[in-house]
Amino acid sequence: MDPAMIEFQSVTKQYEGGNPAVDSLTMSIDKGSITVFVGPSGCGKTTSLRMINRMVEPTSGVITVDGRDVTTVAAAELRRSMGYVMQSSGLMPHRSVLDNIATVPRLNGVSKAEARRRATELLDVVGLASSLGKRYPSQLSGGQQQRVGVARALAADPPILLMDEPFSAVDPVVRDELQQELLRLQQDLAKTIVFVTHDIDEATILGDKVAVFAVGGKLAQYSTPEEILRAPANDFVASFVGRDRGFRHLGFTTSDAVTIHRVPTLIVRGGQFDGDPAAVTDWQLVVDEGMRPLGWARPGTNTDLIPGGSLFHPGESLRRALDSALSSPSGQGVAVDGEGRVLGAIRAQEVLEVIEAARQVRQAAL
Ligand SMILES: Nc1ncnc2c1ncn2[C@@H]1O[C@H](COP(=O)(O)OP(=O)(O)OP(=O)(O)O)[C@@H](O)[C@H]1O
Repeated sequence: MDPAMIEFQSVTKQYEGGNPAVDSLTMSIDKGSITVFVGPSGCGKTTSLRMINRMVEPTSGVITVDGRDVTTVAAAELRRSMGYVMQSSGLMPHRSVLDNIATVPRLNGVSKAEARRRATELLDVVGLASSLGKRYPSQLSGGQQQRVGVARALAADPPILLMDEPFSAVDPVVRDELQQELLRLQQDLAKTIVFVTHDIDEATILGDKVAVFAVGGKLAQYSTPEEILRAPANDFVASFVGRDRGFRHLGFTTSDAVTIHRVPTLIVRGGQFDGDPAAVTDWQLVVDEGMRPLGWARPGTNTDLIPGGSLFHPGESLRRALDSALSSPSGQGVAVDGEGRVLGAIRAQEVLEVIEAARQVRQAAL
């Protein structure tokens, strides 16, 4: 286990005239991990996050970062040493995207040219075209703005990233993309990330560990997402985790036992089908010349391309496998390799059989 990066020791925060927003919080956050604070509105998640970089000062208790009591570090210095991403990207409207990303390196004394060069690299890291660097924030979509927010937080290469509901203002599709992107980035960067959300689904997708807060600023459970879904510590956690928890648990079950079958394909070359789609008697996967999926052709019909469902990458969870199969018009999920080339198809019925087998193994173990 990695050593603790951030520790809360009996930390309480009481705003003037109110009940405790955070009540005797004791927890330690592992280095290089994603820890998610989740809970209903007003339960102290943001307050807890902001006490890490001293945007909020605790009423009592101690917070250490890398073994140092945060109160011994000047607040401005501490804030600059941690990336911070919030819900509204918080970008400065009158500065270009590149200059927004370069803000903290510039404050740290990095030359303008060097800071911009690094900012351009970071656009690529967060999946944005470098041509967007010259734009102003209002000329970007919500999802793009959040990506810029992440790039800006990464600009000074801080070991810690604090993220306060960074993806909650974007639509579900973009949100899913941003979550996957964050997980991909984290594989390379291995930052210590503290992430606030009120969405248990997001928490279980992203968190190595999840801290469930209850109203009154009390920590109700702190564990792996799998454990929280499988064994909620009390009624509050069980009701917060909700009725879909059996389904969410599939997100932690391996899909290795799901067979990938050969799938009939129709190749499109130069805008033309290679073969006669009307002559086929089974669903055909339409692919480009590089064997990347384009959609499905229904048996016995002409060339209408029916959009496919979500793609499945071997090694992903049963939840992803099931989604891929169920979201596909043919009932077959398309499995692709790292370059997006078709490996074959997985069948909904077989994924369900694997789910049932895994359920029986779990039941037998109880
Ligand atoms: N600056 C403040 N002054 C007074 N009370 C505050 C202040 N900030 C937060 N609170 C109160 O502290 C409690 C915890 O707020 P906090 O924002 O930390 O919760 P949260 O779990 O992040 O909520 P949300 O999901 O709605 O953002 C709430 O009751 C809130 O009203």
